[in-house]
Amino acid sequence: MSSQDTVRHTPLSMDGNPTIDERASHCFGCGPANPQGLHLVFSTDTTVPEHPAATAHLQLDRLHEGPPGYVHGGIVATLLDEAMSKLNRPLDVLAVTRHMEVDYLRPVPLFQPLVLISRHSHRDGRKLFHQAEIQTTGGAVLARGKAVFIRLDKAILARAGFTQPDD
Ligand SMILES: CCCCCCCCCCCC(=O)SCCNC(=O)CCNC(=O)[C@H](O)C(C)(C)COP(=O)(O)OP(=O)(O)OC[C@H]1O[C@@H](n2cnc3c(N)ncnc32)[C@H](O)[C@@H]1OP(=O)(O)O
Repeated sequence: MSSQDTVRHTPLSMDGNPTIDERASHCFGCGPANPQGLHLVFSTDTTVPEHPAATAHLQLDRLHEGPPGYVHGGIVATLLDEAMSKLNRPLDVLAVTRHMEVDYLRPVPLFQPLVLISRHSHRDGRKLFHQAEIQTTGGAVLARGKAVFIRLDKAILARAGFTQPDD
């Protein structure tokens, strides 16, 4: 019988002072240790430091199917959310999604290479405004997302054993 794996998600897991990457190793979007995760790998572009961008190349299969032959809408949202979350590190901020909008423009195909791109738009205090797209390799936009991420305050982070990098 299997037991629930909660190791990375409890205060006790702070023993040994794991890094944030170690604690996020089971993230469904990018965690390398999640056997059922998407294992997305992003590269970030900070050429324009005030508008960092992130890009991942991916291809999905039957596990992620919604309509026959196409990616499930919830997975589409997950991809966009994950891509936008990757903008927080180059901005030196720990933040979570507060609000997200998704435009499902075209069905997103399974079994074909896709490009996931995000870019930081602007900041208003603790609110970070990000955008993301899922594109074909030819540049056709299949889905588009916009989100508000909230920079976490000290009290929330302290409970998880972290401080903001920019504090
Ligand atoms: C250890 C960590 C590692 C961090 C590691 C992060 C891993 C990321 C993983 C991928 C990303 C995710 O899926 S993250 C997981 C999904 N997200 C979550 O679970 C977050 C759940 N929500 C929360 O916990 C809470 O809402 C907080 C902490 C984010 C904020 O709570 P709060 O302080 O009470 O504030 P709240 O009233 O909710 O509103 C925040 C601000 O957003 C504004 N706001 C709300 N909707 C909108 C909107 N449509 N457009 C503009 N602004 C909006 C409000 O007006 C307000 O502005 P103003 O009054 O400030 O002006």
